[in-house]
Amino acid sequence: MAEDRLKELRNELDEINDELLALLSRRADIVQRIGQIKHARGMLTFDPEREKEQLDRLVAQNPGPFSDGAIRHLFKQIFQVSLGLQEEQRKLLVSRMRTQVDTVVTVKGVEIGGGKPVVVAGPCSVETPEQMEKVGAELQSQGIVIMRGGAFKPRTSPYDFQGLGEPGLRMLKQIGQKYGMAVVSEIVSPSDVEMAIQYVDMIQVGARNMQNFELLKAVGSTRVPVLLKRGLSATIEELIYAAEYIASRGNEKIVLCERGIRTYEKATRNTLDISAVPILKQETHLPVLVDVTHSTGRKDIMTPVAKAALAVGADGVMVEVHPEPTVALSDAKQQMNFAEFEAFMAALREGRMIPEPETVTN
Ligand SMILES: O=C(O)C(=O)C[C@]1(C(=O)O)C=C[C@@H](O)C=C1
Repeated sequence: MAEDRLKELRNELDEINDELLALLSRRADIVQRIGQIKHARGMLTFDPEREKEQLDRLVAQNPGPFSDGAIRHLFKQIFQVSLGLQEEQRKLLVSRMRTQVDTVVTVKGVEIGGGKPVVVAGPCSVETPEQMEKVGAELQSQGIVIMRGGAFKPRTSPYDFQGLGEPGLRMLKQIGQKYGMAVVSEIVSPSDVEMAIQYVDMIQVGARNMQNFELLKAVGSTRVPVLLKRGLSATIEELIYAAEYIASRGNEKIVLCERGIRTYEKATRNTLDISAVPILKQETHLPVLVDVTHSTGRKDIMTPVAKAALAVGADGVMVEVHPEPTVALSDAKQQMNFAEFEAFMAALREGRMIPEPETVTN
């Protein structure tokens, strides 16, 4: 007898569950419709006042036996998953859902993402006019059209070389102009952005600053191309949201850069997340570069790693080159010397991974 009663009650619960499920689905449908209106009006989805209003109303008519606290808890869970639904509906500006057309970012006449892979090369840091002169001539001889060079260096130790700052950017620009190359350099502070764009053709937001949201907003407010590096411990989703910060300020000239992430592996400086390249290409319409220097930290595997990056669809690779790496003020171990760089370029050209040299039009 008791067994039958238990069965009956359970059947009753099943029916109620079915009804609750149907009601929750109906509710979710309405939540999505509200979401669409909010997105169209540029409103925030989270509305704490509206949530409070609903909770107060529910608690006021709570017949028990659930406590008011339990009712609040249950409904807060419903609000939270409802918000999740609304967020899923949001089509990010950088999302592939927005367009099937690949974004091509033009940096002083050089296209990134247009189907011709680029090699962005240059020293870790801008050090002296002599060093930059040598680098400029070497890069030009190798057909490089975008040169990198750091003037603001976010270093692990405050006692390490911090970069030359504005004079370094000036030097970079002069050499870029002399050798017909576009130049890219990292900026670390929002207050330096205005100054920097007088010198650089592309601003780099470095790995350590990928979630420096004020910096992202500042570069997003310019119309200068941005090279956005993935943070050391950032997920792909976080990188995409960082790009969205820039795009949401009106600057969609964004190039993403996979530069390796922190894992337990010690054989390389970072672990190159090669799968991030096709995922980013699939999830966003932005071009993607791979920094083979920082991801590996090893010159002996840079060529195969660069080939792998290009093979999985990267729009180019970044490498560090220095006339005399052993005396470089930063990253002495991982920068290539000229002979190594020439061998690297020859290997990529032989494998038809990059096009034959072209010079930039000033
Ligand atoms: O009423 C709204 O504005 C909604 O978006 C719906 C809803 C809800 O699920 O009740 C969802 C998220 C908001 O934080 C507030 C309420």
